Amino acid sequence: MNARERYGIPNDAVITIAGTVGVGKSTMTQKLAEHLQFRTSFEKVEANPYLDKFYKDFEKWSFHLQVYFLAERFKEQKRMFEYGGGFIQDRSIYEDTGIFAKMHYEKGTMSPVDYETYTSLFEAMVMTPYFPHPSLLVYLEGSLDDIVTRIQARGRPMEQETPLAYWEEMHQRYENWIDSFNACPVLRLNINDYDLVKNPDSIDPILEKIGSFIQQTSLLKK
Ligand SMILES: Nc1ncnc2c1ncn2[C@@H]1O[C@H](COP(=O)(O)OP(=O)(O)O)[C@@H](O)[C@H]1O
Ligand SMILES: Nc1ncnc2c1ncn2[C@H]1C[C@H](O)[C@@H](COP(=O)(O)O)O1
Repeated sequence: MNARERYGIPNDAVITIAGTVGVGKSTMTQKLAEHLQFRTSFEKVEANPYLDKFYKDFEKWSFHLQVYFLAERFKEQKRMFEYGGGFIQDRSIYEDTGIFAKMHYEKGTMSPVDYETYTSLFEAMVMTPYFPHPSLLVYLEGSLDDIVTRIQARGRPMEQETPLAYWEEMHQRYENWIDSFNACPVLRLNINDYDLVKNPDSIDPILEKIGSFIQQTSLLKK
């Protein structure tokens, strides 16, 4: 019996992993996909033509970067749909607007007109009955200190050079955002409750939780 059968996870599930920068989404995406033999959809950080410039000058590049991310995630959404699901996705499309674009607009590093253009594009593309929402959003949470330690250890210079206040603001926004998120079912995991790096077996209880959560939410839909 494979892991999908063992934990009752449907072959066409799309599980998206959400959480602030550095919390462990990519690591979780990789491990879940390996165990479930699902395809992955990763953010391609190195190939992003705006990210480095954005960290150097938020005001100048915020809009370009958001449009780029939206296009990339939408293409990925299409790819997942064309395969008929069976994916683990590293970061949801909802975080782009609910966290990043909103934060830059409210902090004054994205102009009102750019924000309005971006939001109307996002709504036209995503907030429609034709857009398939994920089966489940797994939300990773942890303390700001632990997350900043991971960002520093990972060592992307653009992130290491970014002031702590940026990560603090984002951390707070994520907590507020997830409390009111309702586009799909949410399973919250605290990063202190597992360690996929030192203890690979800590994935088993997570798979079990995902399976029973998906089953419960699909029963509720019936
Ligand atoms: N459970 C864990 N314990 C310790 N370090 C971890 C764990 N999961 C991820 N990391 C490390 O934290 C850093 C950020 O993880 P990553 O998966 O890239 O986060 P994200 O995709 O959310 O930005 C990486 O250096 C990764 O190796
Ligand atoms: N929508 C976004 N706006 C600004 N920056 C973003 C957005 N989505 C991702 N990012 C940044 C944050 C990190 O520096 C990299 C990769 O994210 P990670 O959480 O490490 O996977 O892209």
